[in-house]
Amino acid sequence: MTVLPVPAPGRTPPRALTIAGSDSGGGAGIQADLRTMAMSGVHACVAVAAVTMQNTTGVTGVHPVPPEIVAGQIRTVVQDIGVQAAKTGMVAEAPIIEAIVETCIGIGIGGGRGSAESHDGAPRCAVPLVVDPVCASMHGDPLLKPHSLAALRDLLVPLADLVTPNLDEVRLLTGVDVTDGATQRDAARALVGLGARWALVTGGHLRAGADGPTGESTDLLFDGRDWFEFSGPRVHTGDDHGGGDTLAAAITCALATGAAMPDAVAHGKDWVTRCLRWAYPLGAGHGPVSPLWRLQ
Ligand SMILES: Nc1ncnc2c1ncn2[C@@H]1O[C@H](COP(=O)(O)OP(=O)(O)O)[C@@H](O)[C@H]1O
Ligand SMILES: Cc1ncc(COP(=O)(O)O)c(N)n1
Repeated sequence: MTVLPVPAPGRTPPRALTIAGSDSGGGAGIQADLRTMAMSGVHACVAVAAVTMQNTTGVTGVHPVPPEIVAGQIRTVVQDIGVQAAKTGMVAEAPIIEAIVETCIGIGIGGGRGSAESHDGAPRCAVPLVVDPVCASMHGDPLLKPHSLAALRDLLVPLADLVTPNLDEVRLLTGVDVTDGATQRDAARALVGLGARWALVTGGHLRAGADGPTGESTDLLFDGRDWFEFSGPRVHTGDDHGGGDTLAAAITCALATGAAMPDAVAHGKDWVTRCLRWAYPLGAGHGPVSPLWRLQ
């Protein structure tokens, strides 16, 4: 499933919703999600949770959107357009997280470990929710207010059908410092323990040498029972802005087409590896990963 099927002319494509922050530099956040969703043949709906003043060197300002406006965006598009999958990225602060969670529960998005079965044992048909628990930019600038981590961990992660933290986010959410394959497993167990249905612990930032001799970057997927590993060649680039968003967005697209979680993650891993190879320099800082390879 390297690429998803392109919808026939005039046919309505699968729809996905991104609930995230705007990156004025166009590298990460909603802009990265929209690029990947469009290049995947998926119609993207948007709930803007925050506006950032950001370029390739860092974030100089954050303006959270009022929680009722975030909730209103979600409700408005779901009621009319309907979505087959959703993701969250930067959600800025606890009141926004609370509004997102309340709204998603009300309209059947997500479900976490509670989504496998309904109370009578029948499979549930909630819209799958991918939670990318964004806490800071790659430059170290905060994107989540410090006292809001508990809301992210205790309210949003338990609603996630998949949570996709990088290693810094894993440390903040679980206290596990991932340095090798064993601690990557500890982290995945801890994330599932928080209530996420599936946890993907990305290995992109594992220290050199911890990847083994092949120089691969390996992500680990766990659902509390089965383990799946996804490896891709390590790409040597400093232009990796938006990598986490792009991975989560590509997985969301695959879920919107009805893929099972392990297949959706395999697709996302392959997609982001290609986007890393096509990353380009921009500005004075870190350029973005790029799905423009899809235009070849
Ligand atoms: N240099 C790299 N080469 C290959 N894959 C990478 C590299 N850096 C990150 N990745 C992969 O990209 C995806 C996103 O990485 P992650 O560290 O979660 O990004 P972010 O820090 O933007 O959240 C993961 O699948 C990870 O394994
Ligand atoms: C609005 C927004 N959302 C997410 C990120 C994380 O992306 P990165 O880790 O590449 O900085 C970001 N910088 N800005």
